[in-house]
Amino acid sequence: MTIHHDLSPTLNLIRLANGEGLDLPAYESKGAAGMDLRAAVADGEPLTLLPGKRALVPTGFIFEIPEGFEGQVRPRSGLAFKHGITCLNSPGTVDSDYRGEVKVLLANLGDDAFVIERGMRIGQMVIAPVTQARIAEITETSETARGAGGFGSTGV
Ligand SMILES: O=c1ccn([C@H]2C[C@H](O)[C@@H](COP(=O)(O)OP(=O)(O)OP(=O)(O)O)O2)c(=O)[nH]1
Ligand SMILES: [Mg+2]
Repeated sequence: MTIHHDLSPTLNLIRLANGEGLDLPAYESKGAAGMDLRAAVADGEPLTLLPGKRALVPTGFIFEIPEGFEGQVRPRSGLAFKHGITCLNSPGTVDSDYRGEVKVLLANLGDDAFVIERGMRIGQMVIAPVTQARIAEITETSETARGAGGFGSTGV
């Protein structure tokens, strides 16, 4: 169902005890940019997210993101549109050297309580290339036409 090519990195996953029986994170359509992440809350113990509240929701997996890449944890637009559920820190950053469980920081910006059941697809992760820049402190910048103009300087 997915598009793999020679340059597709391999993503190694470790299933944790709370991830037993959960579907693997998966791309839900052929060209999906993100793999959906499922809630690893306990069976029969759904998590209720009240309006205005946030919760760190476990996914049940450790992701070994390949070096040179990051995982971007993003909201699902359907949950955002229908229920006001978003990722508070969007896009969340999963570093390639992180070896803990990936979690999704959900926030309820809607008007109603939202119930998160085990296995519910609560967010998505995009694997994207990253560059670490060399840092060099300098005393003068090069000149540009824009200069320090920003925040609407070219008009709205
Ligand atoms: O949505 C997220 C964001 C982060 N993380 C994990 C993976 C990431 O590598 C680590 C640290 O994230 P970040 O750098 O954004 O948080 P921090 O507040 O800077 O924490 P730290 O001091 O641990 O870097 O937390 C997640 O599981 N989900
Ligand atoms: Mg950090």
